[in-house]
Amino acid sequence: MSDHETVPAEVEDESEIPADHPRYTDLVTRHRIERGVEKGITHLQGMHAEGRGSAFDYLLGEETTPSADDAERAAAAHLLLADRPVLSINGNVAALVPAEMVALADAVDADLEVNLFNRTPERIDAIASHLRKHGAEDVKGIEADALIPGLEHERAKVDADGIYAADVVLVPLEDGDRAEALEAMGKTEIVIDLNPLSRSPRVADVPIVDNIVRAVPNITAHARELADADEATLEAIVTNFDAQAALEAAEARIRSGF
Ligand SMILES: Nc1ncnc2c1ncn2[C@@H]1O[C@H](COP(=O)(O)OP(=O)(O)OP(=O)(O)O)[C@@H](O)[C@H]1O
Ligand SMILES: CC(C)(COP(=O)(O)O)[C@@H](O)C(=O)O
Ligand code: BAL
Repeated sequence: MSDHETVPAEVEDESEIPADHPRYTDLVTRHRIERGVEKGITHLQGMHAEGRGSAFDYLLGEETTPSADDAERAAAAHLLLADRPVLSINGNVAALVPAEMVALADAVDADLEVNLFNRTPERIDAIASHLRKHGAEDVKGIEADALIPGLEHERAKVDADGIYAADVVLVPLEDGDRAEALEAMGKTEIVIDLNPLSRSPRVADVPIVDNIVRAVPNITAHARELADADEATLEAIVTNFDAQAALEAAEARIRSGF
């Protein structure tokens, strides 16, 4: 297994989750969030956020829809075209997909930056070391020597040579005001959020309405497939992607779930 492949279940102590359970993904997700809280990586509020997401995933049918896969492909194209791509990591993301985020950063030559709403030095350190355990070399977000304009809370704190200078930012599972502030800075924003009504996906250039445990490996798979594509091919994928249509398709899917 290369450094950056997904850590096998037994390493993440998930072997006791029945792999044939009809809601296996949801059980793994809950388990990782609980362990994240135990390790001081995930904030307790992360459990509420996970619960909100889980409800939407149920309605989506707990699978990657065709429109979400199109968004994941567009995200891969944006990240491959970027000069300074950065993947933002909060406590939920660190608990759910640490190895997968490292693999994606590898595949698109992006930086990883820890960025927290409930910021403490202890959680920043715990998340950085958790990412290194899963293969990360350089982890940004510790310096926090720049501020995103227009935000009055801790999530404004970013690295000057990280998110602040990025042209493309992957922002999973986040609050809409930070997503709005990054958009106001003119950055290309990719948001992963199971709730298409959340503010974050509605301001994103690429809204991915999917569970992050599926979305991140899917973006990586698309990036690896597009690794040798020429710029014109990548630009065509980006241009042909319709963010509004992606949101409408997700809302229609959720309505059909009732
Ligand atoms: N495993 C997951 N995969 C994808 N999205 C998730 C997952 N778990 C939670 N979410 C979503 O992440 C978001 C995190 O909540 P957060 O409070 O940061 O913003 P919000 O509730 O979307 O509100 P707003 O973005 O409008 O401020 C929720 O919308 C939730 O549906
Ligand atoms: C809990 C979280 C999803 C993440 O919080 P943090 O890890 O502190 O960035 C937060 O954005 C929220 O919805 O309340
Ligand atoms: N994520 C912190 C509060 C919110 O915007 O939902």
